[in-house]
Amino acid sequence: MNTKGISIFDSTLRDGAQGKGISFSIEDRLAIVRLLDCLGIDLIEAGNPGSNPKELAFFERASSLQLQHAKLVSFGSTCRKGCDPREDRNLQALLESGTEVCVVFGKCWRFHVDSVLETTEEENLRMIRESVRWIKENGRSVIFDAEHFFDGFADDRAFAMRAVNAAVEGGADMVCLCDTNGGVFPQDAQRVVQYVVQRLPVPVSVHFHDDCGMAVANSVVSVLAGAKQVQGTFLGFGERCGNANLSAIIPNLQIKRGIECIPQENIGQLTRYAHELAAIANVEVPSGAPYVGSHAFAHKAGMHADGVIKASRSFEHVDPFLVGNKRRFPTSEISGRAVVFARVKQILPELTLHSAETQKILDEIKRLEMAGYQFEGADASFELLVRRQMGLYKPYFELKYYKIYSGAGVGEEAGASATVKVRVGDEVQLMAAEGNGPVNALDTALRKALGLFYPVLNRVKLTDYKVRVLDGESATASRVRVLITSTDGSGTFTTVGVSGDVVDASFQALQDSIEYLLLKADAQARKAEQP
Ligand SMILES: CC(=O)SCCNC(=O)CCNC(=O)[C@H](O)C(C)(C)COP(=O)(O)OP(=O)(O)OC[C@H]1O[C@@H](n2cnc3c(N)ncnc32)[C@H](O)[C@@H]1OP(=O)(O)O
Ligand SMILES: CC(=O)C(=O)O
Repeated sequence: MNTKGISIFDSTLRDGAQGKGISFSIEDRLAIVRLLDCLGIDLIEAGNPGSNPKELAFFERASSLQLQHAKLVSFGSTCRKGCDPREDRNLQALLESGTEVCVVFGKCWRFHVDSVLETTEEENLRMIRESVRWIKENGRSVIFDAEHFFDGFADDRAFAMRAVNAAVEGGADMVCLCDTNGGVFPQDAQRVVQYVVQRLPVPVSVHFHDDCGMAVANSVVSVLAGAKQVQGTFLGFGERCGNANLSAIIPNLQIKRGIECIPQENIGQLTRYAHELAAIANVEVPSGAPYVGSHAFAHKAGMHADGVIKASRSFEHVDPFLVGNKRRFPTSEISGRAVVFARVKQILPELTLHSAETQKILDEIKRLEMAGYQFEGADASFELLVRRQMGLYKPYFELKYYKIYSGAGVGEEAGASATVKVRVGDEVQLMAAEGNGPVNALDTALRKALGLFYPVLNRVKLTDYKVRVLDGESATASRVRVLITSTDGSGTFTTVGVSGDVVDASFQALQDSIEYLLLKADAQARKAEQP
């Protein structure tokens, strides 16, 4: 526990790795330990050494890490029924892991003792007491994870309390009350934690699963009820619906309640750490994640955006800057002038909120969104739209035509080919290319043709291609929206196209991506020429 009285215990590498689709290599695990240590997490449950040799090998590697703040923790069950702890392989592995702190978990619900362990209460109490004592005798600190404590308490309070008291008798330094099935509600969590805190002579920790979407709330009320430690996973990864999400719990406690969880200077880095951890796990931070998601401070509704622009507190519970996030104003058909203006003035600083041009741009956005376009994420198409509406845009090329040939083939000959004819100034260029599909062939032919005039295009790569059917009920007559994300190595940008023909929608998005890149390259060149 840290000196502030509340410690944060991260189980991303243990309970988080029990989440479906989550898998960490040894290098990933080491990177996560370093990251959580830098963030100022107190305890990192890094694995279950009794599970398999890979887990034990990880602890050996991790022992050479020079951690600034955190302690590593190993996790395992009590001894098996009828077994002497000194002979138990899981407990042996806990000791071999070499961690100063060990978590030992044991059963606290009579139903589990009867139906899963298939043993007596006396034997369960012995397993808990003797296992904890054995680990303590080997000089380690022990947190006893009271598995199914809340369900056990609701079912038979005295039984559940005898189980945690057995851990205390064995010498446990802390008892962690677990909502293993994730079904507890906040009022019950608060009441039960308060009851246990008043009766146990050791500090109480809590561990909630998110099966009812209550894990963050349960953790917060437990701390208010006297818990001295919260267990969770930094991005909420975990078995089934996940574990209590520390990236929400930490700012809730620290910013809203003044209870320090991590060093104050790191709270402003929370968003960056969340995204770095997600990148290691090869997932995206959910856009709607509280505090750290990219939509956490995105104001799409016109009236909200207007309010936030006038006074950010009007629609924000905290300043995004406090957690290192930022305010966003996605543009869409439900935008009003204020939000369009906030973006337009970055492109055309001379416009005003009430100018006729601002309204004209807004009307055009609404018309196009009605037709299926989506400018919310398509930043580059948005900028081109503004410039086109203002008559400030001269296209870099003119398409004469494109033709696609696709058909059956074998091996490398399968796929598609495309020809494009474009005009740049007075010159006309015809170009052909093959691709693994019609859009790929068209993209390649277009870039090859235009690359002769604009070599900067050789730096561009498509990084994402999304197709969405807009009116599914029309089956093959549906319109589609294509969103393309491209990069020129220095940044990414997204463009949009809509049509009844997927190749045509893709062409529109490709055309915008090329036009936008050329516009950007021209602006950079002009800037470089300035004295
Ligand atoms: C709530 C939690 O998240 S607890 C953590 C759960 N995590 C995991 O299970 C992941 C890692 N687990 C593993 O690698 C394996 O399950 C191992 C190596 C630990 C054990 O493997 P095995 O010995 O093959 O047993 P298995 O996985 O089938 O587990 C069932 C056994 O564990 C026993 N067991 C379950 N919980 C406990 C407990 N709290 N204390 C003691 N024994 C327990 C069961 O009674 C059963 O024993 P039995 O076969 O004598 O009836
Ligand atoms: C120990 C643990 O992970 C649980 O009970 O959920």
